[in-house]
Amino acid sequence: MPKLDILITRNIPGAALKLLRERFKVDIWPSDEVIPRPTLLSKIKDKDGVLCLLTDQINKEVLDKAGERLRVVSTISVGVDHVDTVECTKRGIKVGNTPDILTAATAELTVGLLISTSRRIVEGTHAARNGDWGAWKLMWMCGPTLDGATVGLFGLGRIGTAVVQRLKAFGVKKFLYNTANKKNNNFEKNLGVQFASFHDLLHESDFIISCCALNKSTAGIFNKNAFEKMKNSSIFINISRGGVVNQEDLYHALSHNIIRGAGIDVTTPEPLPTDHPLFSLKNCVVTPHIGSATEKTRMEMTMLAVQNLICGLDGTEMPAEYKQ
Ligand SMILES: O=CC(=O)O
Repeated sequence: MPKLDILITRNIPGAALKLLRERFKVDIWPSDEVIPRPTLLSKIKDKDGVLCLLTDQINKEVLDKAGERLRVVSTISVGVDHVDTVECTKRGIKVGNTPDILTAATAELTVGLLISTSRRIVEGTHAARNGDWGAWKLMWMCGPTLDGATVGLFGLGRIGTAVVQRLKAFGVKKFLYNTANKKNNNFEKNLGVQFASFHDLLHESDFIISCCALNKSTAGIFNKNAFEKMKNSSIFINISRGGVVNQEDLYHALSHNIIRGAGIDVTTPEPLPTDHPLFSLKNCVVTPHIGSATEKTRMEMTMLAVQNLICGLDGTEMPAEYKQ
């Protein structure tokens, strides 16, 4: 039987590529940079499957170009906001993603952002390097503490849950949560978190963490209105998608002491241009979308996406099929 045709939109580790080459006729964009859109649109034609990244918009245009043979879209990411999953379902195309295996790494980075923002680690490092580190001063470089604080989670899925589990060791007094699915009694019982309306979550939390999926109801939800409801002393963390935040409003809130600080791993666009105003702020820590960036996690994500593609094309159960 002739081998099925697949497209890989980026360089992937050798072991993963070998597995795919054994089974499929592989067309790969052999680069660590994003595949140019025209190249994606021409290479996808007549492919049976595609292994892609979160930087590739797999929308109707791509699906149309692919034609009727396309049966599996496997993304090396947990987020699927770059894939038109509704259109895929309509066309009988299976979508695979990489949940669970990146939960610990992303929760770890979230804790890192909470601490580096509240304890001003980046600002302090710059001050030390720049010669602004004078004699030990009582109130210099102080910040808020998680100990005794109220932490609010917007989105309480796998990653939010793992963040709560880790933060318990820091003496957090109260965890509030708000999710698109509203109140979930199991969370409350098993995790020790309390449901709060979005308003109350913003109003009562000392630390607010966005760990929701990006969709129609969350796009731009952290805007002027939301920041104005937060405490002036609050710290905002975003590890979900840049699209949940209105960045101009965030800049305004940070530069006018409406909130105290922010730690963001995701922005719009990515990369965030180096002359973006957010980079000029001492109270904003920006990391370059590295939530899942441990070697182990990225390797496991690749392997899971490879297995999703193989099983999807074999017609067997995908280890992680994304279901609407
Ligand atoms: O943001 C990272 C992912 O969706 O895996």
